Amino acid sequence: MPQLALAQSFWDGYEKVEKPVRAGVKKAMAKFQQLTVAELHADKGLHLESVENARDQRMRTIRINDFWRGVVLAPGPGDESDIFLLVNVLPHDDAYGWAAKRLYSTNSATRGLEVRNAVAIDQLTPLYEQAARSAPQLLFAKISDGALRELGVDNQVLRAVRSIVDKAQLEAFATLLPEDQLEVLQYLAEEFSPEDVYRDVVAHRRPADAPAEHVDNLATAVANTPARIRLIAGPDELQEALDQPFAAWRVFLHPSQRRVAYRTSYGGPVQVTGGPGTGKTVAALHRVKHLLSRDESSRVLLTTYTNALAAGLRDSLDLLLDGDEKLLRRVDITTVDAHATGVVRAHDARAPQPVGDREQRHLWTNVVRRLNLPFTEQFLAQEYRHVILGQNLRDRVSYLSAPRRGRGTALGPARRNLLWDAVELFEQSLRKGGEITHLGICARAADLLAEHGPTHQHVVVDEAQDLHPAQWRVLRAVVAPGPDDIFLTGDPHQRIYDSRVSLTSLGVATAGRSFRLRVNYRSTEEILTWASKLLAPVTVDALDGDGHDTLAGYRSLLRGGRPEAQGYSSQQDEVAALVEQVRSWVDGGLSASEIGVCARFNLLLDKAEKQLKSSGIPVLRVRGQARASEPGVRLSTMHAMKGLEFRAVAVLGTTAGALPFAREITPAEVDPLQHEADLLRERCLLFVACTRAREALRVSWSGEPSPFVAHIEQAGSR
Ligand SMILES: Nc1ncnc2c1ncn2[C@@H]1O[C@H](COP(=O)(O)OP(=O)(O)OP(=O)(O)O)[C@@H](O)[C@H]1O
Repeated sequence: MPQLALAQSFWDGYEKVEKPVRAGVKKAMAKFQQLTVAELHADKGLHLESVENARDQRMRTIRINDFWRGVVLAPGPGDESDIFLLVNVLPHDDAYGWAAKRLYSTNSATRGLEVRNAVAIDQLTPLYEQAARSAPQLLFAKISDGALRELGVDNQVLRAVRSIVDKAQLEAFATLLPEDQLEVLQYLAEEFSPEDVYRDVVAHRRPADAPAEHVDNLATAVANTPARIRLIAGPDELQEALDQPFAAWRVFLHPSQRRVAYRTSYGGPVQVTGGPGTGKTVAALHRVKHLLSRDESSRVLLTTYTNALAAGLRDSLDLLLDGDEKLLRRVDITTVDAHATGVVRAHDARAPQPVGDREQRHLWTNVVRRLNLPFTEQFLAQEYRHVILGQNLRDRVSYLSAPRRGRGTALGPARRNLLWDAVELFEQSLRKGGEITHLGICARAADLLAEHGPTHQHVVVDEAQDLHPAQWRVLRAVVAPGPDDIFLTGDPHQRIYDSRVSLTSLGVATAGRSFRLRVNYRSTEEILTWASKLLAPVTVDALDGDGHDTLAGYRSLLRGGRPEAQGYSSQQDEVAALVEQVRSWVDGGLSASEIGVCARFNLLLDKAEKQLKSSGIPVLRVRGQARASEPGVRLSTMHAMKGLEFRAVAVLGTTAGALPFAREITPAEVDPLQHEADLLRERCLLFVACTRAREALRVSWSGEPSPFVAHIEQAGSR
């Protein structure tokens, strides 16, 4: 029997077809596993036939039913491979048109199989060449033909490359060019050197044992392309692949994701960063799978920032591990705070109750009043969080000599003494009430873990950018330092809580084990470009606290409409326009649950909810992950949007008064550094909200727009 493989492009079509067509696909596919090659060719029902005028002589189509055909790539003449690759499912005429234009080839550098629209490239190139003659500069002028060939660029693509004047034109070519070659060009366009591109892109795809001269063999090329092609081992696997709701991320990892997730072992903590939607969570989940497979007795702690996100991770891991209870039992999935509380309670069932932010603020206000202090409650709370809990300072003497990194006002010994008096009174008040802060619980848990020893073999941390040093100390104490102890993923551009860390000083040194993901799988390039402009005016500290982070090379493979930014004269008009927008998204084929609406405050969400409901649109208020099966447009605060995604997102109320929200901003005269940090946090919050959108993004305000959006070109007023 021949081998069968399914290309990622096949799923794009398969996902969209109705059930009876799917049944037809399954039936046809099963034949590839039951019949010999000769029998396949002879089978009347399958009707395996070549495609007239095809650019690729290996193209075949098969009959699914009277209306639908599958497109299949077969080995060419002289190719001994015994494999068929299903690449698409399309209506009859489209299938022939699609197949005739496509050319599959083996990349000379990566040795992977890639596909191009050869006809469209041939048609476009002469037009672009003409325009290029009068262009002041060409995008790839500095890169020699030799360097491009080394990176796998072939003749047809090279000619096209020499006609490209700018990034916009490269993007216009994007859907036509062969995948690996396109990726190489995108990195070069971002000014990565050919050597870097070889190291970061080509070397990771090229098989270690690739012969110097490549022989065109379909089976080998397919085996070299795990990021885009799935080999099907037998009937059971075929059944499973076609029956499960298809989650591409389970199967097709980008080489950069696969590299970080499935490296056999790391010498110590590993850090994976990347912009929103680059598959960090996916990489973390695959790492958990890998770690579980390595040692049958190991336990993994998988943490994230909120309970809702933890619930989402649980569902995803269940899917990735095929519901294997034995494996799932070896993973604890929780937030750091919940885990710390569990550790403390396990030792002392009567441990104090955690208090929320509001109550803490209230306590600090009392402290200021009772001691008649020259500080605001905000200043004290920040000093306590960043300096005292941040460095785990337990007594006055340590505090008096502690560095105050990140704080923008000097405190002499007399003032520090006063401040410590305040801390003592604050902690005393908590104790009296049988209470403790969340970070206090973390500190206690870290002590207990240090005393009693590690509980897990591996810790995997998602959304690592928002963890406080006290939380890191818990994680550090959960595992013994050593190989594969900590694997963390995060994006410092999405830091929306006020945490500053130096990971190295907390015993989580990732130097030499830091990786970056750059391909966004969630949002269109248009959404990314718009959202990235929000952060353009600022620099962002690196995840480990050492230097800065950047979104260089961050890009999407998806294309779509431009985001809309729109101002209104009143909130009422803004909400009315939202209702219209939601209606038009629904009319355009989106289900209500695929739409997310968010705002900085619940008050505006209340208004939106009322208006949507009275227009007959179902609504669901979410505090995190809502089950896909629950109907209704999701309404959420910006903070609760973290980690979620929707096909369409409306961000409401981006006004000057809400973003930045004055109450959350420390006045510059109180602490200039904290002032800047607060502003950045608010900016990141808007960035997080906007990058939840997959296909459509709409940002609106009434009255004066937020300064964060005002400078972006589309901002206009009605
Ligand atoms: N290799 C892949 N193939 C297909 N889809 C993928 C792949 N990797 C990630 N995705 C999809 O891209 C989206 C974003 O992935 P994920 O949530 O892991 O990104 P993230 O980097 O953690 O995002 P954020 O930081 O914004 O929360 C998800 O819908 C995920 O299923």
